[in-house]
Amino acid sequence: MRIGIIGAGALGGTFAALLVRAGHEVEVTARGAGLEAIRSGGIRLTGGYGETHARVTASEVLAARPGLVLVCTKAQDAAAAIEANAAVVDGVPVVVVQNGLEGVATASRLLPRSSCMGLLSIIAANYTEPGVVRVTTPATSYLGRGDGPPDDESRRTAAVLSEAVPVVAIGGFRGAQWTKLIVNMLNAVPAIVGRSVQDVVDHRRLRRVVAASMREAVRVGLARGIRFGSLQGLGDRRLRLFARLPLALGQLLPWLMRVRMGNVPNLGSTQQSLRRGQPTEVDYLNGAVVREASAAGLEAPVNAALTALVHEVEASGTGLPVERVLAALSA
Ligand SMILES: NC(=O)C1=CN([C@@H]2O[C@H](COP(=O)(O)OP(=O)(O)OC[C@H]3O[C@@H](n4cnc5c(N)ncnc54)[C@H](OP(=O)(O)O)[C@@H]3O)[C@@H](O)[C@H]2O)C=CC1
Ligand SMILES: CC(C)(CO)C(=O)C(=O)O
Repeated sequence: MRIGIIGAGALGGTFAALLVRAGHEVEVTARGAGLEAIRSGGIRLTGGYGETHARVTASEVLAARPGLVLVCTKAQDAAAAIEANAAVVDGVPVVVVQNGLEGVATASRLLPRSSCMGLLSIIAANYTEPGVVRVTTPATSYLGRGDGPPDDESRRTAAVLSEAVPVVAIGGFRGAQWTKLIVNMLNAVPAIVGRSVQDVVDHRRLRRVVAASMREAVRVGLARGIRFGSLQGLGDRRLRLFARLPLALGQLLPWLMRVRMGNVPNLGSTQQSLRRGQPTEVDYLNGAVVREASAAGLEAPVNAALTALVHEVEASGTGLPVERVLAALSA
């Protein structure tokens, strides 16, 4: 199949390379140094899915109408990237590969003739230099939309993508987006202190901060009436139990996620943006928890503080000392 990938960074590059390896015809969009590197040297993928070097057509906007589109930008770039490609893409089925809660709604609004789905990925991919991606944790991805059971198009699309990388179609996608939001509470602290996710979770006091942000996010989700979807064995029952546990026990949750991630250091997607001097997605992750809390008439002080600290690092370009984070969170 001809597949268009908008945003060939960490996950876009991973999907592009693996789809080419599976025999699909792939065109990607990129810009600046990334575009130059992919045009001249293709995409080099290393790590959890083996080594592969994919030659793909690359330009700033898709030139040919594909049979399927993956939108793989960060959340804050999605609207502009979709708009730039709308003339070619509107009417084509779209899969938005994105963290946060808004990806599918944004694509559906901007591409009224397309059938839009979302994909939640637990793959950890590090975009180490233009055109080069290293997968530090391979994992299943979950595809769907809305609240109901998986529809036929989601199943067909998951089957196509599974030729390259494991993807399952799931029901209750909106609840699963919330579960992924809880997993993404792993992103902020590593980004603030400039360490890997594994290092942060191994640090007793930082792990407590991560656990506190997760517990706060779960409580906000429950206040919003969310039924958490199941991802990698983490679902509604376990998260409800976690929301009631004291933090001393709740620290088990980030610890279990860290064990699943393995030992190859993963920076997380938020820190990767910072290292490239780019704005982060934090307003769509911890910031989303703060907005959802406010909609429920609550406050989310842990997530508000982490959002502010990530913005501080964005502005200064320098990570903060661990003590500063602990002081800001009174941890
Ligand atoms: N990386 C990971 O391990 C994981 C990421 N995710 C999620 O997947 C999504 C993608 O993340 P990730 O792959 O890390 O992001 P990256 O920042 O690595 O890649 C996004 C790419 O999109 C490009 N881009 C941005 N705007 C445009 C535009 N207008 N036109 C063309 N290209 C554009 C960027 O180019 P440029 O560099 O020039 O800005 C970049 O190459 C995010 O929502 C993230 O949270 C989910 C699970 C794991
Ligand atoms: C799963 C995880 C934490 C992988 O790094 C991720 O979603 C991200 O980095 O944004």
